[in-house]
Order: sequence, then C-alpha cells, then structure tokens
Amino acid sequence: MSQTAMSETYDFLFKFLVIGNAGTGKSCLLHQFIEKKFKDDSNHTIGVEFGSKIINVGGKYVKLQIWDTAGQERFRSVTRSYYRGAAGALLVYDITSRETYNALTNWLTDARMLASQNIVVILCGNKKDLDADREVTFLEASRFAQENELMFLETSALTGENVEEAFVQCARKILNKIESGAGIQK
Ligand SMILES: Nc1nc2c(ncn2[C@@H]2O[C@H](COP(=O)(O)OP(=O)(O)OP(=O)(O)O)[C@@H](O)[C@H]2O)c(=O)[nH]1
Repeated sequence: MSQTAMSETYDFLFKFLVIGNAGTGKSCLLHQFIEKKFKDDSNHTIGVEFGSKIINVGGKYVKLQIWDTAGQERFRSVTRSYYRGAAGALLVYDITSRETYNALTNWLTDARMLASQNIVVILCGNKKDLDADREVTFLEASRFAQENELMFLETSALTGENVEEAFVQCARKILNKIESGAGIQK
C-alpha cells in the first residue's frame, strides 16, 4: 500500500490548507511545524506558499502537502484556486483580534464550498502566548467549533505549543474517516 516518490515512503498523501485572515500567524504556524522554529521575520504571504512533511499517525506514515494561503483580500481569487482536493484545513484566527474571529464563517464557507463539504477542519486560536491581550475567550471559540463541527485548539507559533498537535489531530481524523469507510469525497 506504500507509495514511493524520490526515496520517500508513505502510506497516505493528504493535501492541507492553512486559511484565515492576514496577520493571524498562518506562515509562522507552518514554519514552526516544519522547522520547529519561530519565523521571526514573517512578511505577508503573496498568493500561496508550500510546505511538506511526513508524520507518523498511529503507525501509518502520512505525507502532508500544505498550502499556506495569503489572508489579504486582494489575493482571494488566487488563493481560492488552491482549495480543490484538500482533505484538511487549519482555520486560523488570532486570540488577540476579534476581527479575525468574526471572519471565520466566511473562511469556513469557502473551504466547504471550494475544497469539499467533507473537509476536516481544525480551528486554531493562535498567539496563545499573548493571553494578556486576549479578545476572544476559549469558551466562546470552543462553542463556535462545536456548532460548526470543527476540532479546536489554541496554538502558539511562537512557543510551538499545540502546533504539531493541530496538524496531527487533523490528519488522524481524516485517517479515521477513511478507515471507517466514510471516505473523503467531493
Ligand atoms: N506573539 C505571537 N506572535 C505571532 C504568532 N504567530 C505569528 N505571530 C506574529 O504575527 C505576525 C503575522 O504572522 P504571519 O505568520 O506572517 O501571518 P499570516 O497569517 O501568514 O499573514 P498573511 O500571510 O498576510 O496571511 C508576525 O509579526 C508574527 O511574528 C504567535 O503565536 N505569537
């Protein structure tokens, strides 16, 4: 069942998206996940950026191909063209910015419409390290997640807290769906 490409061996290949408003820390989350370091010179993403990593989920090797999209409105038509075929998404807001939280429904609608109705989404309340400046409570966001059938974590791309967990939990849920026969269909 394993597939080999350029000496890499893995059992599953999943396309992931990282979506959410500009400045929420999407590029930093991806960098922290791949490099295990905080990217302290992060600029706005132009269009999309790409990263990939193989992770072990319950004994299965899963290759994640991750598209980090620009949050700025002016890139929306470009970023939308990358949604197709995505199995999972990190939907990111900044816990210190209610504006980024208020935009979540729009991002979610796009993901379900353009990627798949069955896309597995994990909501990430990023910048958890800035608790003193918090504008969105954990409870409020966890209710939103529950109502919209999302997984939920608060993360920090700065400290690394829950970053790996966000990607792994999302991948695990997709694997569970496949193994239970639910499939990932459009
Ligand atoms: N304190 C703190 N700052 C963060 C964290 N993650 C990102 N930042 C900062 O937030 C700013 C925006 O981070 P980016 O990763 O570039 O944001 P983005 O969501 O990719 O932005 P776009 O590419 O424009 O969509 C940068 O100044 C980062 O240093 C975090 O977890 N904690």
